[in-house]
Formats: sequence, structure tokens, C-alpha cells
Amino acid sequence: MEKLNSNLIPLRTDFTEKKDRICIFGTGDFGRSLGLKMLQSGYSVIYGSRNPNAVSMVPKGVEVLNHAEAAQKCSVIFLAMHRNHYSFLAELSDVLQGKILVDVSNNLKINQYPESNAEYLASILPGAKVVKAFNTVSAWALQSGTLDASRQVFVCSNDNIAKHFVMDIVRGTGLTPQDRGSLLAARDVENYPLQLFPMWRLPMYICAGLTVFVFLYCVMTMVVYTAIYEKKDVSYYILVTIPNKVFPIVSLMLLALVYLPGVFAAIIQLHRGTKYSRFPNFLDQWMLCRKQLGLVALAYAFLHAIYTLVIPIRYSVSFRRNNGIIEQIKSNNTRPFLYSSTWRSDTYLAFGILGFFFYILLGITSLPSVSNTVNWREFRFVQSKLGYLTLLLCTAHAMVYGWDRFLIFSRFKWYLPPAYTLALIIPCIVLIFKFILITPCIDQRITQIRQGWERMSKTQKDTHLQNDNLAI
Ligand SMILES: NC(=O)C1=CN([C@@H]2O[C@H](COP(=O)(O)OP(=O)(O)OC[C@H]3O[C@@H](n4cnc5c(N)ncnc54)[C@H](OP(=O)(O)O)[C@@H]3O)[C@@H](O)[C@H]2O)C=CC1
Ligand SMILES: [Fe+3]
Repeated sequence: MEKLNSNLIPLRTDFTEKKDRICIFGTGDFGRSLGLKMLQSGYSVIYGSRNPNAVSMVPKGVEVLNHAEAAQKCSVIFLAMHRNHYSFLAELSDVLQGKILVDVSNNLKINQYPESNAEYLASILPGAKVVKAFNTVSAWALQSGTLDASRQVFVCSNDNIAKHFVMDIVRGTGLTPQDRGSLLAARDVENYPLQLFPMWRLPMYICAGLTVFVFLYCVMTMVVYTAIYEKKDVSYYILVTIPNKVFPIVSLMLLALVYLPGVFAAIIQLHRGTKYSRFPNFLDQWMLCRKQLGLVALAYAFLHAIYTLVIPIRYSVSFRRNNGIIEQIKSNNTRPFLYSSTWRSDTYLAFGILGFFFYILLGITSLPSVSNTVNWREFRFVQSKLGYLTLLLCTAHAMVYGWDRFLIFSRFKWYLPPAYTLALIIPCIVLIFKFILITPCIDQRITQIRQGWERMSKTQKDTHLQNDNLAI
């Protein structure tokens, strides 16, 4: 019983330095900034350095000793030095026995070494309690106190007590610790500061590729084609008219791409008859960046809305409108009021406004502060049901807008359809498949697969059938 208690209850008695004394090895940029922050937060700081007498620029009021002397006085030691200098610590293994060593180091490249720096340190000093922390905060941010970027400090260690002790120090310096588990997580924690928007990369590439393609396609079909076959110069389309085609088209394509992997996943599950098998890698990657794809799509929809609002104040538009009126006066011939055109324009505007409204709603619910306030089922309802409704409304908006210029009615050749016809391909595929997938028999089959039907025993299956109404 005694043994059990001693394992469970954190024994803090040997770490009495809380808000007291902390040792930092290394008087470089990070060591100095961290020392200053610790002093400001009420800790006393002792530096361990190779040349204690030659050290300058350390904060006032701190002691600078050699490594062994400094380590003896504290039980928590921050190693503010680079990994390639860790080897000398082996000589101090006696004095570092049982001490908490905080590894703050970063690398120059992702996965630079076979093992993480923290695991390497633990292998050199098996008797010490290695904790990975503070590597995500920059020296400049610690010193200036502005901490523009994240205030989060990831902490991981194989020793729970040591980890919680360091997490308390993190809190003591006004930062927010995040427990990342054991030292196995150290590699990810070390890679974190080296990443540059990893989840945004694929969506950005897709978005840039589609934008360039649609823009060039529009220039070719609208400007070059008109110049060659109709001998008219409409190059002024390039600044407003064409972007106002590119943004909605790419936005619609991206929104459809958010829902396409879900359709693929359902088809794969149907085909394999089980959910217990991995999706192809590309599908996994694609699924993971759906939120980012959706947000880029929303940004493009915003641009489309703004570009559309300026149409009435464009010179070319008001010139054409005024000219139309003058023509009618001159010829003494009033154009008839076309009911079909009124209905068409009101319909696509209504679809567009509603589609945009739901688009914004989707964007807002994906913000962490909002998504934290809804449960999983509510989140799924908004992102899935409202998402498909948005896609449906936006597709309908594009279809009604381009109705008379559709494919065969196109003034272009059949092999050069207007760009928005291309834009409709992916949304139509998604919507048609979604429609097929929600038909009762297929929907039931997918639900069975998702609930692991094959793996259930007969009695389990019976119970399941009774509870069928409760199924998702
Ligand atoms: N700078 C930053 O913004 C951040 C840095 N880090 C990490 O903090 C660590 C220190 O970075 P930084 O302060 O910028 O680096 P510096 O090069 O400024 O300082 C490193 C310190 O390590 C000590 N040192 C150098 N060579 C040896 C050696 N051969 N043996 C023992 N000690 C040595 C020196 O201290 P002395 O002369 O006193 O012995 C030196 O000042 C690195 O691992 C870095 O990845 C993490 C997050 C942010
Ligand atoms: Fe539109």
C-alpha cells in the first residue's frame, strides 16, 4: 500500500525551488531572455557557463558559475544550448543525477536527426528527468514581452512529476502549458516551430492552380476569341469582368472539393464493405485540409460579392446602359418588359444571396471559439447539411446565371465552353453522388458499414436492429 501511494502521489518535497531558484546552462540569446523572464516572474536564476568570469550581458542580480557548481544548487536546469554541445553533459552525469533537465532546443530542419533532441539527451543522461518545453517561444518574444504569436508552450516528458513541475513554471511565467504526453511526442514538438502553415499548403496550391487556369481560360475564351473572330477589343475585361468570373468559379470548385472526398470515402467504404481499412494516402491528406479549402472558398466568394457590387459604377456598364436608353429614344421604340428575364435575374440573385449567407455561416462555425460551443452532432449538422445546402444554392446560382449561355447555346465552339460550365462539373458530380448516397438503401448500407456490422455477433446485430432508430 505504501509503495502504491508513493507511486501515485507526486512527491514535491525534493523540488523546493518553486518560485525560488532555477538554473540555466548557456548565456546565449535564449538563456539570457529566459533568465530575464524568470527573474521578472519571481524566480531567482543561476547561470551555468563555460567561462563564468567572462560573461557579460546577463540580467542584473544573477549568479554565474561553472556548470557543475550551478547544477549542484538547483534541481531544475534549463539547457539553453544547441544539441551538438550536449555531449559534454555526460561528464556531469553524477551531479545531474535525478535532476529535471529542460530541453529547449530546436533544429534547423524538420526531422534533422534520427531521434529527437530530448530523447538524445535522455540517452546521454539516463539518470536525469528530461522534459521538453519552451522551444516554441522565441528569445525575442520572451524578452520583449509582446508574445505576438502563440503563448502556448508544449511540454512532454516520460516523468510525470517532472513534467507537471515544469508546467507550473510555464504558468508562473505567464504562458500556457499544453501537455503533449511522453518524450515520444518530442519529435513533433521540435518540428512544430519549423513548420510554415502545413495545413494551408495543399489548399493554397490547389487554389493557385485553379485560379491561374480559370483566368487564362477566361482570357482565351473572352478576350482572344473575341479579338480574332469578332474583331473587337475587349481587353479591359481583364481587370474586373474576368476576375469576377474567376473568383466565383474557383470558389464553387473549392467548395465542391470540400465535399468530394466525403463522397469518395463513402464509395470506397461501400466497395470494400468495411470501414476498417485505411483510405489511400491522398484521400487522408485531402480530408485533413477540408477546413482550409472551405475558408479559401469563402474568401473568394467575398471577393465575388464585392466585385459584383461595383458593377453599376463601372464606366463600360453605365455607357452601355445610357447608350441603350438613347437608342430607344432615337428609334422611338421602347423595349418590352421581359418577364422571363426578371424571373431569371431575381432567381439567381436570391440563390446567390442565400448561398453567400450560408457560406458565411459555415465559415463562422469553423472558428474554434464557435465550434467549441457546439457538440459533435451539431457541428456535423452545420458543416454537412448546411454545407450541401450552400453548395446546392451556389450551383443553382451559377446555373441560372449562365442558363442561356449553357454548353450548346454557347457562342463558342463546343470544345470551348464558357468557364462557368467547367465550374459546374465538380459541384454537379458531388451533388448527384450525394443524392444517390442518401437514397434509403445505400444510406442504410453505409450506416451498417460505419457501425462495423461485419464484426458484430448475432446478438449484437439483434440489439442493434432494435436500437436502429437511435443510429446516427
Ligand atoms: N534563440 C531563440 O529564439 C530560441 C532558441 N531556442 C534554443 O535554445 C538553444 C540556445 O539558443 P541560442 O541562445 O539562440 O543560441 P546561442 O548560440 O546564442 O547560445 C548558445 C549558448 O550555448 C553555450 N555553448 C556554446 N557552445 C558550447 C559548448 N561547446 N559547450 C557548452 N556550451 C556551449 C554558450 O553559453 P556559454 O558561453 O555561457 O557557455 C552559448 O551562449 C538552442 O538549442 C535553440 O535551438 C529555442 C527557442 C527559441
Ligand atoms: Fe454570382
